[in-house]
Amino acid sequence: MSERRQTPVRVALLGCGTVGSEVARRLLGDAEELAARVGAPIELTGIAVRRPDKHPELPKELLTADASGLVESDVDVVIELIGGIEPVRGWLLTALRKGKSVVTGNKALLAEYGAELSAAASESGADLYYEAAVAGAIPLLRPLRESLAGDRITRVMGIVNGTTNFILSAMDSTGASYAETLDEATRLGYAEADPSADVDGYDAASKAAILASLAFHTRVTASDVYREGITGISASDIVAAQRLNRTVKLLAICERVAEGPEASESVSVRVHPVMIPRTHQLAGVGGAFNAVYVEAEAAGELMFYGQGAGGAPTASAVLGDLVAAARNRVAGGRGPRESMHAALPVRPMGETPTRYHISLDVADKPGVLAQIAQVFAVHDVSIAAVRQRDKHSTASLVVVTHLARDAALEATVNEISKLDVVREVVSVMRVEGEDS
Ligand SMILES: NC(=O)c1ccc[n+]([C@@H]2O[C@H](COP(=O)([O-])OP(=O)(O)OC[C@H]3O[C@@H](n4cnc5c(N)ncnc54)[C@H](O)[C@@H]3O)[C@@H](O)[C@H]2O)c1
Ligand SMILES: N[C@@H](CCO)C(=O)O
Ligand code: NA
Repeated sequence: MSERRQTPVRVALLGCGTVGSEVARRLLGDAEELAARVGAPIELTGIAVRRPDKHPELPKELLTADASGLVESDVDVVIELIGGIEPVRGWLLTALRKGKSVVTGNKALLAEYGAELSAAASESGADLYYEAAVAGAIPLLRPLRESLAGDRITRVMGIVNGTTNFILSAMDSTGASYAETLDEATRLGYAEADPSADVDGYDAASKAAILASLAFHTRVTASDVYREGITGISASDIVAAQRLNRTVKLLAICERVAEGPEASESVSVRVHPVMIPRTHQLAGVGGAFNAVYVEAEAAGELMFYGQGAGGAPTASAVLGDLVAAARNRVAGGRGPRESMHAALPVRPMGETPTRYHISLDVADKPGVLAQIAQVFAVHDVSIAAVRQRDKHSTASLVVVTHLARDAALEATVNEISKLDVVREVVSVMRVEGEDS
């Protein structure tokens, strides 16, 4: 029989919505098994909810509307699944300063106040775990923070928002509008309380900030991340991608960039829609699934794939963190600290090298291509491929560029859109991956 200490690890749960209710269910239902894994009983001492009378499924004596009081009570670990910045930030700082470990899935808070929370944890010796905050159930932050701590990560790129991936997958396969599928994503528990966080890219940008911070040992906050959401994606963008045997995904891209005369290193962290070849491994990631590529100098390419949203999958990550924090309590130690020593500068989006796909309807007459090519040349943007298809009196022209400064590409598109011979700019989007 394994040895088990009798003093329980006391746990408070804040929030009992999509994720919190799954965590409560598992804590109450699997208590024996969790205790065996931790080496001590896990005692859920209270659950803070907005309206205790609305939770007949939970033991009445555990419910409270006083989250602050629960944080101040005699607990070892606080699990926070409410979301948002205030008042949660204050509660978690209080908990950490008093030496209580914190487990949270709150990416919005971490992407803005990660440094403050981490410092509070370090000072008191408490743990701060947040695997659920990025890519739900997928173990990703622990691999970045621990398994790859001896390697040099060069790039992290992937699909980190289930709601938008669910919407884009449906737009691609059925031609549905994003409004139609957003309701379904909300019903399934993927969407944030305010779905603008998903469709405008804020959620993915918070996750990108967290990923870049851990990957590059550099504190990156949400405001450092260039962000575009999916509300501007039209049916013509989807069709333009399909014509090139590509599909549209909202990607978070975090990479080291060394360019310029001194080749000094910086990091580029961004979230925006991207056209990728349908043969690309990320193209096959559908629904609320997430997938993240990590490229490291010695390890090479790694891919992490799985359920990135939803109550039960996210609860898996939360409980994994709880077991880690509780084991540390039992052993009298603490988990690994974050290392943010590299402090690399964050490169502005305009200076980041990207590639564009531009689809235009142009007049079908001599000299048009030359005029358009001239605008690219003026902005020092090199063209990788041009495809033309005739339609009655106009021609459909598709241009894919080589890598260029994003600002130069944007200026090129602005100038081209003003040419008399350009009837319509049908679609403009960044591209990743090589066509096979
Ligand atoms: N749903 C997911 O798939 C998912 C995945 C990963 C991370 N997360 C993160 O987990 C957190 C919770 O997400 P969710 O989807 O469960 O949200 P949710 O909106 O379903 O649940 C939040 C709950 O907190 C409650 N609450 C609000 N203020 C409170 C207060 N003062 N005291 C007590 N309870 C209060 C709300 O009533 C609600 O029930 C968020 O930070 C979210 O970003 C969610
Ligand atoms: N709203 C988020 C939840 C998971 O973090 C998503 O759709 O991915
Ligand atoms: Na995760």
